[in-house]
Amino acid sequence: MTAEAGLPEMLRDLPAWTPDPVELADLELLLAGAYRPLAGFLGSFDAAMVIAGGRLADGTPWPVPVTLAVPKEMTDCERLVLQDPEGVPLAVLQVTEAWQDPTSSGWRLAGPLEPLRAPAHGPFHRLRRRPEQVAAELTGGPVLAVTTREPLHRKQLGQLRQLTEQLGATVLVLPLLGGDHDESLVRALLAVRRELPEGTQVVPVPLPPRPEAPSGSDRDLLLRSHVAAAYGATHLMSDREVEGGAIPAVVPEPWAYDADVEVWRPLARIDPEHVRAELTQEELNELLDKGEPIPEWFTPPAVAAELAAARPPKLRRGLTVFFTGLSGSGKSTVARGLADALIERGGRTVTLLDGDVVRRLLSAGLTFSKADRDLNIRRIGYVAAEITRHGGVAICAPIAPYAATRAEVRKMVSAVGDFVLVYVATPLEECERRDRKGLYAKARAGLIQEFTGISDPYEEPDDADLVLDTSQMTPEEAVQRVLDLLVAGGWVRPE
Ligand SMILES: Nc1ncnc2c1ncn2[C@@H]1O[C@H](COP(=O)(O)OS(=O)(=O)O)[C@@H](OP(=O)(O)O)[C@H]1O
Ligand SMILES: Nc1ncnc2c1ncn2[C@@H]1O[C@H](COP(=O)(O)OP(=O)(O)O)[C@@H](O)[C@H]1O
Repeated sequence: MTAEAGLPEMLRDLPAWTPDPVELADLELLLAGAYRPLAGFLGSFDAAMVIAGGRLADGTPWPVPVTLAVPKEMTDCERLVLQDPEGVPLAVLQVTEAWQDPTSSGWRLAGPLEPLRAPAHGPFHRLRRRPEQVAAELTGGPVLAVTTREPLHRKQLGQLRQLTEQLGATVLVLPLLGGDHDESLVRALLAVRRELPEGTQVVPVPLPPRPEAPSGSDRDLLLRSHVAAAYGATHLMSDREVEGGAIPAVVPEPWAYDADVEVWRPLARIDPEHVRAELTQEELNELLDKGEPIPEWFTPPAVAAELAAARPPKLRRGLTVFFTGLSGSGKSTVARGLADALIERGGRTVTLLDGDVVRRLLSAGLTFSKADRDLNIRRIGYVAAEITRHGGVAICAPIAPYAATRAEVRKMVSAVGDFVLVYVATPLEECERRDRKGLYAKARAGLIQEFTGISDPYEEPDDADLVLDTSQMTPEEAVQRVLDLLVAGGWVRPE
């Protein structure tokens, strides 16, 4: 890796590109040698062979297509700087092939990589050690790797202790980063270190879930096996065996909670009458949503605390209520009424991001073109997601005419809290009859271009959590409907 000093001048003239989060994670693992024998992004032939048969063109087993998507304009460059989202150059791609993905028709660039800088890491950067460093410290006996996107509860901890004893192994815990609660996951795993054999190491690895290898699929397990091997593991703990891994998978015997003696132990040693069923994910979520304690028999208190922090009770969880609808449909009126009602009830911080107000400040200068409307909604979504992340209530009331952009906001917010979409479905005729600001009259007269509903599209939502036609109710009734939904969903206490 070159020094952290300035970059070679020649790089200034090269085009630069910021890969998406999964590609950036791939880039980091490629540069770190964790994807050995891969040294760069795959070309069309290798990718096709991997997808078809799980092998590179030369026959080496490799589970997932590690490819780099770029816009078509970049396909004629010979060298490309790959940078992080802040624009810091990380590597130069020596392009050996530009190819078009046969399924998506999207363009890909292939080739080896020249490292420039190690990626900057935020929280827990001290733990993010390079594979060869970790492997060098582990030389000696067997090393059992646990790769996980979830905390380890008492059952897995017991199984892990049993396997370690059987193998005489040390333990390498690899939290797989790239989910919504990375830091919480690492904290939960660090918290159980003292329940694991001495010398257990925790090394976070950027391995986000990928669509072509969903969590728990064969390809996902094989990729985990390759990566764990690169970090020095000799065995991989897994819930099933799969052919072709870089290291053998070890499957623990089934464990359960023995309610008689109040311990977790191998199922075979428990009287069937005393087996207590494990908490399902749904049961766990229900307890967390209600703010009820997670029982100690299930998981250590430190893990329970992390689970609760990652999924706070609904009464305290961040929430975005997003109103969408035509101009004059009643969004601002209902949004304002809702904000007032929530503030009157107390216990919540409320921010109202009204369409008109946003356009005077956050989105000042934007027009009503599709590109500017999308940017406006993304800005609102970004602010709403931050409010939600901090446990507040964001109430947004823009027209938001495009379904794809609304879906983006839903996704962004849902990663950090909850999202409710309210479609204010007042018919155009009624909005036009109200014409509070006289804009419809101007739009009909051709004085305003691109006016939603008249000369610009509005895509009706098919994913609304509530639909309100305000021509059929008073503003008070409309607000009450939204409040009822929030009470039914558990976000607001019934009065
Ligand atoms: N061409 C055109 N089309 C639609 N609306 C227009 C237009 N020009 C100005 N206005 C006024 O701007 C308000 C809509 O802004 P938004 O930010 O909510 O629109 S968008 O979500 O970006 O599409 C909207 O306010 P509301 O009536 O509160 O919806 C209008 O008053
Ligand atoms: N049930 C209702 N809910 C909301 N607004 C209503 C209702 N009935 C009549 N209105 C009137 O319709 C107009 C809606 O305007 P506004 O809330 O600014 O809409 P938007 O923000 O969607 O442009 C207001 O004048 C409001 O008084």
